[in-house]
Amino acid sequence: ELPKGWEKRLSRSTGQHYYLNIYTKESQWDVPSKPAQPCDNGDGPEEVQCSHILVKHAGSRRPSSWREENITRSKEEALDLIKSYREQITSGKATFTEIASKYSDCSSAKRGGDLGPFGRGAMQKPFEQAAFALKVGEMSSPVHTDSGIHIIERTA
Ligand SMILES: N=C(N)NCCC[C@H](NC(=O)[C@@H]1CCC/C1=C/[C@H](COP(=O)(O)O)NC=O)C(N)=O
Repeated sequence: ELPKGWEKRLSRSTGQHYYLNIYTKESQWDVPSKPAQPCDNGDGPEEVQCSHILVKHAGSRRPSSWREENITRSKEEALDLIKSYREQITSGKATFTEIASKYSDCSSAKRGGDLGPFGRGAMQKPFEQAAFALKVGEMSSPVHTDSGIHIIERTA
């Protein structure tokens, strides 16, 4: 019994059996072990553009920023802060750009948190995973990286 999406075919030239992915029309000699993916190029966008709000803490890889020479807040305090920023944005009290410009511990604060477009491999993994899972216009929950705690908004 073949995994879903594959068909067994006979090669006339070699008399060997091969396997056809009925979605992508790709063929292979070895017996498929997992179901064929309907659209193999459907693994998400090549690049995304995001803005972020970063709140650093004493455990950050670089506990310093344009806002604060020496950042000493605890991780818990940073999480409370980032949650309050997220709440201000979702309740409409402030915009993402306003909060990022005023409070983000990343130099991108000067650009309203905009990091520009980036592909996979540019950012720390937890940030990348969260960013690539967002739809355009969507805002993430708090994301932890070695830099600190982030809220990410995908803008393109
Ligand atoms: N390609 C673009 N636009 N710039 C290069 C980004 C390099 C990348 N940076 C990050 O992953 C952190 C987390 C997400 C954003 C980010 C920004 C950091 C956070 O501040 P820091 O911990 O460095 O003091 N500031 C700048 O790099 C990395 N691989 O270290």
